[in-house]
Amino acid sequence: MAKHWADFQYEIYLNGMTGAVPRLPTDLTRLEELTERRLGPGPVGYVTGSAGDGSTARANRAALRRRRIVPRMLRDVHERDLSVEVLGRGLPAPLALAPVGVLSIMHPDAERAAARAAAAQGVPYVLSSASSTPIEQVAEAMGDAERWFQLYWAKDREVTRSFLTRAKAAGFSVLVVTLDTPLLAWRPRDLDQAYLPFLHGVGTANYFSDPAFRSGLAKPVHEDPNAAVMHFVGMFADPAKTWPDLTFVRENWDGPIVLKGVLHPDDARQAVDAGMDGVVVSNHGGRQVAGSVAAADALPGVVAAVGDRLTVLFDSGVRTGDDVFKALALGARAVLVGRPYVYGLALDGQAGVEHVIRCLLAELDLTLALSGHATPATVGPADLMEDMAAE
Ligand SMILES: Cc1cc2nc3c(=O)[nH]c(=O)nc-3n(C[C@H](O)[C@H](O)[C@H](O)COP(=O)(O)O)c2cc1C
Ligand SMILES: CCCCCCC(=O)C(=O)O
Repeated sequence: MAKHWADFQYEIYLNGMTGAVPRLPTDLTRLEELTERRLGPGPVGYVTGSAGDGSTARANRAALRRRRIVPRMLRDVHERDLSVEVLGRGLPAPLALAPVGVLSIMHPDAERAAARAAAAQGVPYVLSSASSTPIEQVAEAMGDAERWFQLYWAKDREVTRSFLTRAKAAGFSVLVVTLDTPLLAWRPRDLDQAYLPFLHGVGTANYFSDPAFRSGLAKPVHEDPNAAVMHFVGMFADPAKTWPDLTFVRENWDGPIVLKGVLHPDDARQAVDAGMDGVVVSNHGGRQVAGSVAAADALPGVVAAVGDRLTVLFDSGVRTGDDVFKALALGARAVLVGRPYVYGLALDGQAGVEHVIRCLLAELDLTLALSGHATPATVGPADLMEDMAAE
């Protein structure tokens, strides 16, 4: 029998018999406010903030909330199985931790803690190339757990090649290439404080550990750290890239490649033509194009455009188990979660990230069961209706 994630519910109640209650709220939408109180203004603005006036991030939430589940009754759901196959991998549930850079500004254990939490719960961890911990050290913390690598496509091909080689050697199996950040967006919460972690030398350790990156420096990092940081800023992404450039990535990665940040059906079709394996329908959690379409509103169009030719993943705005259910119903194969696990990390390290994963999956398990589904496979558009008046 597959694991019932919902058992976490009774584990909590039983622990309560000895007076223990969860250290963090089980309504994950409350974590942001707690994090606002815990972290300093720079880091908190960076993680909670988004592009422009924040309307894209709000639209992400609204697009999920507007869709309401229509539960079905009297279907046998006593044995449930949340496992799914994604890109040829069997996952215990349709969830992965999204790539988030610079985790050292949230918690000293940074990416290692997030990766260990994902490994402990069996969900894939997507390591950001802008991580504050070198690739190899994160891999070591994870044992043989499922790990994916996110690429910011550096201007210098040798740096990109070096990252891909290191990630492959460290056992990362799926490559996630982020397309929506060729430039950093207009982010008022960071601008008003003149705070970007990378310019304070924080979070660049993965680049600094890279031999190809270091070979481009006139002096060693410790002799001129500012020059090294500026070299990173100039290198991290390249707004000149076009679709044919993906050939280079394809030639240098022999596992599945997923393009992150796809919202337009025609871009999804181009991903098929470019020989890609999947896309993440995402607007970067509302952090890039201010005023962009909500990710959940873009999802059905992308799914319709590519059918079974690509694996469609989803992120941006997921905060609850029912949000995951809704993304599955709109056609996503699995969901990536971003800020909620970062808040868990900021508030309680590895345990906080595990708490977030367990809450999301327990709530998803219950939402499935209470809506008449024993597996994600049976969930579809007919399970949803739109309520334009929903708060
Ligand atoms: C602080 C922060 C840093 C991020 N860093 C990266 C990154 O390095 N690479 C990347 O592809 N996406 C990055 N993202 C975007 C996430 O992968 C993901 O798309 C987004 O957080 C999903 O939205 P959500 O936070 O509403 O769940 C970052 C997001 C946040 C909040
Ligand atoms: C100048 C480097 C910016 C890296 C962007 C990290 C990210 O994806 C985000 O902040 O969002």
